[in-house]
Amino acid sequence: MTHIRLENLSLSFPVLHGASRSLKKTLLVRAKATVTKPASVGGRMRLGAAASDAVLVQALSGLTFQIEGGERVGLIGHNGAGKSTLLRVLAGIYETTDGVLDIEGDSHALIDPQSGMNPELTGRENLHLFACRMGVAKEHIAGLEADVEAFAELGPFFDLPVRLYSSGMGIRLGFALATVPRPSILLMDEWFMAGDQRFQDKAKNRMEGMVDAAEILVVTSHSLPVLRKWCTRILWMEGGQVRMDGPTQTVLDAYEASLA
Ligand SMILES: Nc1ncnc2c1ncn2[C@@H]1O[C@H](COP(=O)(O)OP(=O)(O)OP(=O)(O)O)[C@@H](O)[C@H]1O
Repeated sequence: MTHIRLENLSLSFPVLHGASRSLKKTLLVRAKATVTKPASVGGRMRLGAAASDAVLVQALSGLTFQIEGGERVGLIGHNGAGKSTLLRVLAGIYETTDGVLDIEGDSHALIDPQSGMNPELTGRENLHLFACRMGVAKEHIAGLEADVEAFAELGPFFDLPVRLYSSGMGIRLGFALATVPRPSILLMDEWFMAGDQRFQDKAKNRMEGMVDAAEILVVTSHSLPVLRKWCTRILWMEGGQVRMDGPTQTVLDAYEASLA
């Protein structure tokens, strides 16, 4: 049975900037309480064990929840609340050392529209690269090529190197390719809302086909209308933890009230 299960899952990033020593000093001269106090954004910082004195960004903290097949889950929260980090953990991009992550089903992440693309290759060549990576059978490649070329509507740019594309063109091609697979678990960042209005309308139709085919959807977005339309359940995140978890309407109403 397709599912996602997290138990007491945490993830922190050590601050490894070149100026970390001076940042550390700056933080250490302040009271410890100041470091751990919630900031005006959703992220949280803390000091590590006394022996190391490292400064850590606590991106996720003690997450425990389960998502079953059939659920459409939206992640919402302030900037830095941990939504994208959680999505990346679920996608296997970040490994966690604390807690349990149990995923049953094949997952596909729509996180970076340009991921896996070689900017030196043309759109068409990137498509062939993608087909090769996804193991698309030879007899299906021509159909895939026609589909992506028609959807992306890049005209002659389809045969130019991707590095010459505008950001919108890159999104069109990235979106067209990324929406080819039909995974049972679909993990999606809000970038799919980018692009001009006409493209967004087209993208919605294509995305709907992909979402309908998925057994589980996890999407992060700041757009309440998008979450209301697509999700059955919302996880409201704050400081790397779940502040509220429940039916879309209940959680989004509470979230909106908190913003008022
Ligand atoms: N690669 C990284 N290295 C260090 N810290 C990171 C990294 N990625 C995220 N963080 C930190 O982890 C916390 C959670 O960030 P994340 O990007 O998950 O938030 P978010 O809820 O997706 O925010 P937004 O709505 O702004 O996209 C933040 O405090 C951020 O500074």
